[in-house]
Amino acid sequence: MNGRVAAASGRDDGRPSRQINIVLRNQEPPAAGMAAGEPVPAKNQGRSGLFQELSRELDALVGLDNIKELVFEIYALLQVAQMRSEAGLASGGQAYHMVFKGNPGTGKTTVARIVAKLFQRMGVLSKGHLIEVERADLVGEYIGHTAQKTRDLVKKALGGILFIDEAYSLARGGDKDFGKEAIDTLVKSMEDQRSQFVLILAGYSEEIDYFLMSNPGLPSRFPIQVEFPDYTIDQLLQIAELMAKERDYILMPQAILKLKQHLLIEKTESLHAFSNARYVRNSIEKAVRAQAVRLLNQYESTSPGKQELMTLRTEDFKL
Ligand SMILES: Nc1ncnc2c1ncn2[C@@H]1O[C@H](COP(=O)(O)OP(=O)(O)OP(=O)(O)O)[C@@H](O)[C@H]1O
Repeated sequence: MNGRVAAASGRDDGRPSRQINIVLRNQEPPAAGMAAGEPVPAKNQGRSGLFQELSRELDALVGLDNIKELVFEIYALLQVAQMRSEAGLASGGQAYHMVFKGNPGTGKTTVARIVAKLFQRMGVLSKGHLIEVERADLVGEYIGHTAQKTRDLVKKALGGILFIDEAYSLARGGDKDFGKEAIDTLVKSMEDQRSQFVLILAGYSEEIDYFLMSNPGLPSRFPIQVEFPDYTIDQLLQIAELMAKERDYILMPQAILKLKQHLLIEKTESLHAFSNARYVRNSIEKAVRAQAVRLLNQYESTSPGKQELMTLRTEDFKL
């Protein structure tokens, strides 16, 4: 990232419009009275460390350029807020509740975890943990039960992020459904426990849009809305290689080709239900199991060599 930060949504259409340069403070020319080469104050080293850690975590994710820009925009905002506060200027007061729209397996939870850590390290959230819930965790079975369940989960999320997957399902049954009670309780908590937790609503793009449209009080409470696009086949293959590498495996070229052909079919045929990077993860884990069985059968009395232990072959992908 080299100290450069892109503004995520300077345009109304949400597309990146400009690049802003965030020069890390320890890269600045020496301040008056400070000689070149003089050690950087510890506080600034901390900032630089966080920036590098954040860059590393985001760079490890394939694609997601708009999301990476957004995370750095938040980072920049928090840095400047801190500097403004140190300069005695008004800072803070910004709401960070977010909507993550996208199909399954597009990285929403992964990014939410990174954001939680960023907020914790920048002092916005005290703990930086992530509580991931869905409708069944929030909605109860009788009047009053839902409000209690929802309040309990908000309590658990205090100091961190409450991440609601398939959030639109809360509006599934209309006004008579207990989901409505959960939404009302969440809205109240967002006011009562303002700045003590961040709420992220996640789910399929169209359903989330419909959900927000049918609850007019909601959209303005979520100033940050991001799209997680489906991965291209090339990105899915990059993710596959990355996942294999993380586990100390190598994919043979023919195995990559087989996976590619399979992903092409899966992606076009399963449409809505195709679970992107999660599908790839499951395929790799399945191949790892198949390889283990193959190796045990193949090497009855000896042990396979290191290279063989690492290699996933075409026949391991029983797709
Ligand atoms: N861009 C990426 N690069 C590498 N790995 C990724 C990427 N996106 C997702 N993954 C991996 O894919 C898996 C699923 O991702 P994640 O759980 O974040 O998706 P999700 O959008 O939250 O899915 P769901 O909506 O179904 O909960 C995780 O193992 C994650 O690490």
